[in-house]
Amino acid sequence: MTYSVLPTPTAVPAALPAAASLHAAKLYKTFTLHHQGGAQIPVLQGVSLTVQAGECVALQGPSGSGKSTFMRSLYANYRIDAGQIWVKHQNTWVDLAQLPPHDLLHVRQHTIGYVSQFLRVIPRVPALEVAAEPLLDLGYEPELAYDTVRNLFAQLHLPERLWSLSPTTFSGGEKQRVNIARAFAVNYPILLLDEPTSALDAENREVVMQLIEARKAGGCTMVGIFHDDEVRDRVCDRRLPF
Ligand SMILES: Nc1ncnc2c1ncn2[C@@H]1O[C@H](COP(=O)(O)OP(=O)(O)OP(=O)(O)O)[C@@H](O)[C@H]1O
Repeated sequence: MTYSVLPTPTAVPAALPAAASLHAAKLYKTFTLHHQGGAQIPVLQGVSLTVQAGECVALQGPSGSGKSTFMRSLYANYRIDAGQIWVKHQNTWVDLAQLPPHDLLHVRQHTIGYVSQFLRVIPRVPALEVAAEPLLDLGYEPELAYDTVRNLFAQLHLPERLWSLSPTTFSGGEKQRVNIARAFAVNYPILLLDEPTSALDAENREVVMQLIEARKAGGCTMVGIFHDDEVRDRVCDRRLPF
């Protein structure tokens, strides 16, 4: 692709491990509460992280310490005040903090997946469509896209009678499984996981751990927030303290 803003050669991170695919450099983020007297909440103060292909890093720290803010910043959902978010996108390092919206969309479509805790439900759109959308957007043949999603739904024990229904009325765990299928349907080189098993029973938690392990074995780079100690201990290689 052609980038509207090319990273300047001097800005590309030097001396990163060859297998690195994500490098957050000194991220700063302060929230300003404009409707509450302009109160300032400094959350990220120079947080850095380098993650290599096949590695999973857990963000760990007490409630309110900034884990979600960091994750959302990595996905460029939040605009950071300072720092760089380097991502290896189709063999080129790009800084998400600098990318124009159109290029950011391209990176999200091809390179970074995000499993949020909550599914953004669109009324009247069936679960199968919701989960197949990222593959269809990438130009996959519909039958291949739907088959991939059906396989994931079956693996995640999502009852077949729900596949053609809108997830609006689904339970928390059912919605979470649609979300997981949506993210795991695409073979993203980088996956961000925000409490991917929070609403799941033991059987489906096991399935998700296996999906994560398989992706890691395939070289996927992962960063996650896991409140479940068992999941974190099993799938994560190291922790970034908050
Ligand atoms: N959009 C926002 N506007 C203002 N303040 C925010 C916003 N998002 C988060 N904060 C504040 O930033 C701080 C960090 O929040 P964050 O959600 O990143 O923490 P966390 O470590 O993920 O917490 P938890 O484990 O409870 O989910 C909190 O004090 C929170 O009130």
